[in-house]
Amino acid sequence: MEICILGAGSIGSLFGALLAKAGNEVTLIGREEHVKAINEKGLRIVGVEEFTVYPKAVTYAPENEPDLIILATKSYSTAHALSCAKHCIGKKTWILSIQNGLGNEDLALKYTKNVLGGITTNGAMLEEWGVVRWTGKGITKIGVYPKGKNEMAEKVARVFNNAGIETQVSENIISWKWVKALVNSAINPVGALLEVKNGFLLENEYLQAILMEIVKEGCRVAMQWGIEFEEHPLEVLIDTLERTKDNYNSMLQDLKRGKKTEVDYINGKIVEYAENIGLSAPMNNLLWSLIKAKEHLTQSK
Ligand SMILES: NC(=O)C1=CN([C@@H]2O[C@H](COP(=O)(O)OP(=O)(O)OC[C@H]3O[C@@H](n4cnc5c(N)ncnc54)[C@H](OP(=O)(O)O)[C@@H]3O)[C@@H](O)[C@H]2O)C=CC1
Ligand SMILES: CC(C)(CO)C(=O)C(=O)O
Repeated sequence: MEICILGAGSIGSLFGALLAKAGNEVTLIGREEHVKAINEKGLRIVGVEEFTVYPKAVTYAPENEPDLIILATKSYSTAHALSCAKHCIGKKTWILSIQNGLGNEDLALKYTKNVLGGITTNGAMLEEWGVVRWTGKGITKIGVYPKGKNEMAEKVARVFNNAGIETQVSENIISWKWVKALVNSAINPVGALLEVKNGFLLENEYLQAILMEIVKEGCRVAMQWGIEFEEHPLEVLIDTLERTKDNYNSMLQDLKRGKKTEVDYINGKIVEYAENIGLSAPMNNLLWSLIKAKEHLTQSK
């Protein structure tokens, strides 16, 4: 399959490397230093598996129209990345988001009706330019966005599974996007504000209770939007905390590096969805404001 990774950072490079190793024609679209390192020495994966591949790497979307574009930027970069790549979204091209947060697939729908949604529990970290650490093996779920099934979703899942990316097809991918966002809406801002590992949020009775209330608030909004969960978000919350107890969450890591966070696309989107139907989401609103303030603090240092 001809595949472009739009936003080849941590997770995008991992997917790109595994897909290239399995014989797919992969083009990574990323930043200059990473692209330069890949073109000089190849893309090295370390951690769960260790190997080097030599995919095409560029800083701008090429002219040809691939079968699949995997969106792997942070959510705040999606709109700009898509507008830069619009010339390569052809009639046969499908766009798949593997990002966290809500709204990325809706941005892709502005360019084509061929959109797949996705979530992944794989973990990846850019260790140095050209080198990505696969920090934890996880599961990927994909499906026609917002709902439904078709041959392309099945085909992409086959290609992913053949590449060692364990993938399941869901006919209700929008509900999984919400589940991941609800779990992130609790763990990420609370962990980032307190600067603690995920495990601490599980062990501390006060914090675990707060996290559950945050998830419940988001659930009420999702249900008003007709989202039907296949697994209860509270069960996914506890399971995620247990599985990732040694992690510092990505929002905390972004703040530590003085970077922008994805809070607008997690807590911010939940507030937006609530307000659009005359509800309020005060806990999400408070967390959103606190993280925006913390972003301001860390970026002005
Ligand atoms: N890393 C992980 O383990 C997981 C991440 N996710 C989700 O996946 C998404 C990506 O995360 P992650 O890989 O960690 O993020 P990264 O910041 O590591 O990777 C994104 C990369 O895309 C680059 N980029 C942004 N815009 C463009 C553009 N127009 N053209 C080319 N490159 C561009 C960024 O550069 P720059 O920084 O300069 O903008 C960055 O290098 C997020 O939504 C995250 O929440 C989901 C599951 C696991
Ligand atoms: C699952 C979790 C909370 C793991 O830390 C995550 O997705 C993140 O850090 O963004």
